[in-house]
Formats: sequence, C-alpha cells, structure tokens
Amino acid sequence: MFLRAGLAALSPLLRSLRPSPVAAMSTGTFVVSQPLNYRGGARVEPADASGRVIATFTCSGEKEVNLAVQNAKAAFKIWSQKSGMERCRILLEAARIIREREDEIATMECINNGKSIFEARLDIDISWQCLEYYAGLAASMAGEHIQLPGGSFGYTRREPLGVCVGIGAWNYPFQIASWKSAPALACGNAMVFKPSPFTPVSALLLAEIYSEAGVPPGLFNVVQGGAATGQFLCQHPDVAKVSFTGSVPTGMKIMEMSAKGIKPVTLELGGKSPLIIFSDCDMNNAVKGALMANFLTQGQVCCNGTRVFVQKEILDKFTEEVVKQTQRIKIGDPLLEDTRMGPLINRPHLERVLGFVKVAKEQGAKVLCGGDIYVPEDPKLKDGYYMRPCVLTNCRDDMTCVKEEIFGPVMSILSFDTEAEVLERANDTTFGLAAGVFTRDIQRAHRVVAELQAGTCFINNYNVSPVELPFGGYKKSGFGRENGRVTIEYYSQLKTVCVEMGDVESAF
Ligand SMILES: NC(=O)C1=CN([C@@H]2O[C@H](COP(=O)(O)OP(=O)(O)OC[C@H]3O[C@@H](n4cnc5c(N)ncnc54)[C@H](O)[C@@H]3O)[C@@H](O)[C@H]2O)C=CC1
Repeated sequence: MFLRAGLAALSPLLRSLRPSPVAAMSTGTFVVSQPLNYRGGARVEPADASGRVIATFTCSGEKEVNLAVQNAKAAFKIWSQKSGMERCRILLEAARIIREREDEIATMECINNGKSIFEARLDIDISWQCLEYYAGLAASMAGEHIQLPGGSFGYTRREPLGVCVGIGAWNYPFQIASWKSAPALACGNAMVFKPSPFTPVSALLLAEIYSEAGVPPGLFNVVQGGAATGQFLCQHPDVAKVSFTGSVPTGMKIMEMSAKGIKPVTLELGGKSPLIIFSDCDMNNAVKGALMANFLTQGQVCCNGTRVFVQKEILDKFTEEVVKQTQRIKIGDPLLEDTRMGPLINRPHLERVLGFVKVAKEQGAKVLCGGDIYVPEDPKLKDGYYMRPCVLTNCRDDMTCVKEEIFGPVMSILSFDTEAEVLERANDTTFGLAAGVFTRDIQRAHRVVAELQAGTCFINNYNVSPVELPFGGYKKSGFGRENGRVTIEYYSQLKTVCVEMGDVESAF
C-alpha cells in the first residue's frame, strides 16, 4: 500500500514535504495530522469502522455512511432552494480558490497518485474549469412551457435528485471528485464522495474548498474506505443516485446494488480503445498522438488508445519514431519539473502490468522498448514502482495484451491494410470508451468515427478533455456522461406540471 511513510492529511494540507526514507512514489511525503473523513462541513473521525484498516486511516462503516448521508440530506434542503445564480457564485468562488491553490493541490496530487507534477497541474486546471463550466450552467437550467387547448398549459421543472454518491478510481483523484461534484452541486444536489483507498487525500481539499467558498455544511462529504464502504453508500435508501468511476467488474456490482433501490447510475468504466493511424496522416502529430494515447499518468488512463493500428505503408517509419520518442520520456521523481512519468500506483499493480508484458512475449509479441522495472538514480527512489514505457510489435488481435485492459504504459502496435478491415478489428471488443483516428482525409475521418463503437472519438489528437465536451462510454465501458451540457440530465429529474385553466371535464 503506497500510504506508507505516515500518510497524513493535510489542511493545511502540505504540512511538510520532506524526503521520505521509503519513497516508493516520489521524494515527497506528507504528514497526516487530521482526520480524512469530511462531514457536515468539517474533518471528522469516522463514527465506526468497517473492520478493515488501510495504512493509517480507518475505513468508514455503516454508521459513518449514515451520518454523512444525513448531513447531506440536511444540506440538500438548503442548497436545493437556492437559485441557479446563487449556486453559480459559490461554485465560481470554489473554482477561484482551486486556481489560487493550484500548486499546493497539484503537489499533493502528485504525492497522492505518483503522476508527474506537470500532469497533476493539468488535472487541477481541468478541475477548476469543470467547476466554472457548471457554475455557468447552474443559472441557465430551465424547463419548458407547453401550451394546451383552451388556454390550459403545462410546464416542466428541472429539479435535483437529492443526495448523490460519487465513487472514484485512483488515477485522477481530484479531477474525478470535481467532475462528479461540480454538475451534481450545480443542479442543486448534495454529494457523499468516496475516493479510492489508494488515493484518499486530495478529495478532502476539494471538500474544504467547497466549504470555504460557502456551500452549506454537509453539502459535500467525504467517506474513506474500499468495497465495504462503497456498498453501504450504494445500498443506502436515502441515496438518490450513484456515479461511479472504476473497473467493469465493480461497475457491475454497483449497478446491481443500485437496481435494488431503482437508483440511476452513471458508470465510467474501463477501456481498450483503438487508435487508427492512416498512411496519409501527419506523421509528427500521429506519433505525438500515440504517446498521448498511451503514456499519460503512467498509462493508467481509462480512455487510452492502447491498440495502435497503423496502416502497412507507414508501419516501419511510425514504429521507429514512436520507439525513439518513448525512450526519451523522462522517468523519475514525479515532483521534479522535467519528469514526465512517475511510478505506478502500487507494487501489485506494477507486477500485474509487468505480467502482461511477460505474457505478450510468450504469445509472440516483440518488445521494442521498455516493459521492465526502472530504477531511478536517486537512491531514495530505488524501491519505487517504476517501469519503463513499453512498445510492443508483432501483435495479433487475439493476444492478451491486445484484448485486455492493462492500465499501464504498454502500447501494442498492430498493422492493417484497409479502412473496412481496421474498422471491424477496432470494434471487435466488449469495451467502447474511446477511439482515435489520424488522417488528412477529412471525409475518411468523419466516416471512420461514425462507424467506431466508442463514446468519445478523437480526430487528429488523443486524450484531450475539454470540460465542455461530454465524456463516457459505449458497450461495457459504461453509460451516462460526465462533462458537457448533457450531464445536467444525469444529475436532475424532470417534473411535469399540468395546469387546467377551465373546468374539470369528468368522465363520471
Ligand atoms: N471511464 C472512466 O472515466 C474511468 C475508468 N477507470 C477505470 O477504473 C479502473 C481502475 O480503477 P480502480 O480504482 O482500480 O477500480 P475499482 O473498480 O477497483 O475501484 C473503483 C472504486 O470503487 C470502489 N469499490 C470497489 N469495490 C466496490 C464495491 N463492491 N462496491 C462499491 N464500491 C466499490 C473502490 O474502493 C474505488 O473507490 C480501470 O478499469 C479504469 O479503466 C478509471 C478512470 C476513469
């Protein structure tokens, strides 16, 4: 568990950043001196425990989950009565505070997760942008007015759902908490959020920032824990909705539990996305795109384009250039400005990813670079969970590395001849989160994305995530969307009001 070296919560969050003797993640560490649950507008020790202790924090049990939901219910009463403009102002203030504290939050996220400080800053930028975006929408949420015969009419009201639950993965801890809470709060809901137990600390910062910005105490609560705590949340009768980011198997369980309470769910699950490079592409951009599609956050990105289909004519040139640039990626202490790849999340995950590379070799793939443990020069990092980014070639569609989500820095290159062929192969997966295409042929680009079975498609770029655009999956990658205007619909419900202006025409 990475929460070694005295994980400690911070608010003032970055109480101390000092070299850690067992720096498996980075040279940074922090001292947890305050509780990691947030309820009713303050940090609290959980009221009970689910029986499992992970590192230095206690997993919240049923009682604590109940308390958090009760607090959220009380805050919902106040918040849901506010006008859109009132909610807008508070969310804008929260966005401002995040922007102001960007360096502090990014540094914490970097230690929390292991991603480079360069990327952590981008995550924090996207987070405050998300709050700004939904602040802007809060005031413009409106229903319809529908004229009926005889002067009667109807209208619709867009109303919040109530207490929403957010359950997050470990790869984008602060960003996931923001992507879930911003639209939820903008619509007038309250939220109880459970971060991944591997990355428990940064959601607390968001909770404190919301309080500082002026949300009612209890509007955004954090409970800590793993599966058991997550189950208490999903099964809670007073929870109106569950928004989940994580793996497909957990997503299925979340949906099952929510089905029992007829709760709507948003599922942001895994992927094994195709990236199609046609021979008429701009080669420089295609190579950059392939790296963006595979190596951000050490490859631990759900929408990564890990199946890189390259048209035969340019296979050799493309592969050569991708390998050259992959080998140049600076690996090491994520807190250093020039680092672009930090450690993986924990040792079991590192071993799992290395295991995929081993199986790929056994099945006939060729390792062109990386795929092995990396030991940084800094002796403090020698036990870190680092690996060198890997490019595999000689891949076939039936290989494990091409079929399964690895969730690590492993790119599989496959070659293809025709557009029809590559489309069929690209779609031959149970996942459907994202896809990308590089070509200069504008008609082909649109024709291909129209055929791709994926919720998010990129043309001539990959893994950019403007908050204005909806993000989410097809097939087993989930449903519901995050970001964009449409997400309002996933955090609100429509009430129809039918108004009679004449007399009742009774059938009796
Ligand atoms: N589509 C998307 O937006 C994203 C999807 N992911 C996917 O997430 C996975 C990696 O993240 P992990 O944290 O390992 O996923 P995970 O599914 O193991 O855990 C995700 C969250 O669910 C909680 N959880 C686990 N079992 C639960 C249960 N039975 N009931 C309720 N909650 C439970 C965990 O504590 C954690 O907070 C990958 O498959 C990745 O593709 C990750 C980021 C973004």
